[in-house]
Amino acid sequence: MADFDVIVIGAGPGGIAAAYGLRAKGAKVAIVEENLWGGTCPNRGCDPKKILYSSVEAIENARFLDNYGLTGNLSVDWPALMAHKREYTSKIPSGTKQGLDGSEITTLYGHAEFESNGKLQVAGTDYEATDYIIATGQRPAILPIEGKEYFQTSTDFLDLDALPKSVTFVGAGYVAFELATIANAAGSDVHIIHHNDWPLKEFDQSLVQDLVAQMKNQGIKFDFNIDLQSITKQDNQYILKDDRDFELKTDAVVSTAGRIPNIDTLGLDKVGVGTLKRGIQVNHRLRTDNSHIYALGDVVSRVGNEPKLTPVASFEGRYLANLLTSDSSRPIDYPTIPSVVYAAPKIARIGISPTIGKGDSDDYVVKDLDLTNWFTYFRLGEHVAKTRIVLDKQTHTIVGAQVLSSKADELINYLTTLINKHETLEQLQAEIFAYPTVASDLPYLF
Ligand SMILES: Cc1cc2nc3c(=O)[nH]c(=O)nc-3n(C[C@H](O)[C@H](O)[C@H](O)COP(=O)(O)OP(=O)(O)OC[C@H]3O[C@@H](n4cnc5c(N)ncnc54)[C@H](O)[C@@H]3O)c2cc1C
Ligand SMILES: NC(=O)c1ccc[n+]([C@@H]2O[C@H](COP(=O)([O-])OP(=O)(O)OC[C@H]3O[C@@H](n4cnc5c(N)ncnc54)[C@H](O)[C@@H]3O)[C@@H](O)[C@H]2O)c1
Repeated sequence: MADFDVIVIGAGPGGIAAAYGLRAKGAKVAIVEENLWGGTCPNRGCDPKKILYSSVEAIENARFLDNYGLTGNLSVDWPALMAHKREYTSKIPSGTKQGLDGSEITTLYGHAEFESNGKLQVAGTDYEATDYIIATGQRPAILPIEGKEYFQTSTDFLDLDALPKSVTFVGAGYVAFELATIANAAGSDVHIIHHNDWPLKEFDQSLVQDLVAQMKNQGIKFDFNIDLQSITKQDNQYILKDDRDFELKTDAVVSTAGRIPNIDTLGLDKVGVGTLKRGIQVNHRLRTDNSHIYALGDVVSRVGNEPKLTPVASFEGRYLANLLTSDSSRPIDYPTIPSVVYAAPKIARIGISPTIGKGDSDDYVVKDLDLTNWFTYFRLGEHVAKTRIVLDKQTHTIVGAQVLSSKADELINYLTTLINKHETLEQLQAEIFAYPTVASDLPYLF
């Protein structure tokens, strides 16, 4: 007799969703965590980032109205802001564990590793389950250059006691844009260094250029086409150099060049689980090469390359809970997934990209709109607000969108519903939205 029906390895949003879903169906479940209960998102990712970002939003909104009668200068008291963040994060691990214990999910603390006999060892004890779910997430990649020991990570930045006078982010993806926006609004002198001139590569580059221009106006410096080679320490500062004539002095340097899946110390070779560059190899049912081992969340190399985000990990957790407790063997079927970068302004995307839309003009039409003078944005004094909407020519439904504005997170969620429900303009016009709001703008985007 196995000790459990299912053991879940990793208590982040994905593993937790799976554990609760399995328990609700009556399964005997254990979940293993080696670090903070709750995982990346609430402890060192989405949530602490968005708490620090609250100040950015407030300062931005006030700055927009500078010329329209709002007076006075706002500034960030970093220790007080950090205390606000810690008030939230300090309760996450204990609250998460209490919730699991209270639902009769067995919690095991320690590093989990498979053994050659197929069992799972945690803190020196062997456990056996009918099925296993690997949900171990990712960790920040540290660029392998001379002086790499001086790099800090997003985890360090989100818990800094004091904000450095200057900070440099190396790599220009989601994490760099978001943390740079926070550091800059809080008063630091910020640089972003990138090895090419293609930042935020998943996003429409014409809108990314608008975003970069706005960030430059706010004082953030971009150093593109710089292949960083070394970091040396001089007194309390760091000197960053490439192999040509680039040199920059900074008080802190953060590696924001991507994240790597936590697969190296799980003993996967002992149980025949294969991996790819982006993580654990799975099929359309999230099953690995071993028929009793599944994987979900950030640690997975997804068949369709869906983005590595919290709601995607939770979606997979709920899918696996159902798969393992019912007769259903249907493959996972993802809806179209939005993503947002919380910079100032925000940039968001979903579905078919305008670039593809433009190329394939038989099927799609791309509608570019400058919304800066629309009432929603004019009222706020916003500097730039734009959308690029991709419409299916035949059905005249929205199939893709990219948005740049302070309301991009709200708008992209409305567009997500329209896309996933294949709503037409006529169906949308059958509804009445509160006016004037982001939602009441929707019919004019078609
Ligand atoms: C700075 C930052 C900001 C982000 N912002 C957003 C955002 O705004 N929106 C969004 O949707 N996503 C965001 N993300 C991504 C989001 O955090 C992840 O997609 C999400 O946490 C993935 O969940 P997961 O359950 O797959 O993995 P994780 O949350 O990483 O959880 C995995 C858990 O497994 C544990 N573990 C690993 N190995 C073992 C082992 N061998 N034994 C036991 N336990 C183990 C880890 O300690 C960890 O707790 C952000 C990420 C970062 C870094
Ligand atoms: N708002 C959100 O939803 C959010 C926020 C943060 C993170 N995330 C998730 O976390 C993931 C990781 O984010 P990230 O920003 O760490 O990675 P990323 O993949 O978004 O960006 C990494 C960047 O580093 C660059 N890079 C790679 N090698 C480099 C080198 N040698 N020198 C300089 N630059 C280099 C890449 O070209 C890329 O632009 C995201 O893809 C996303 O899934 C989501």
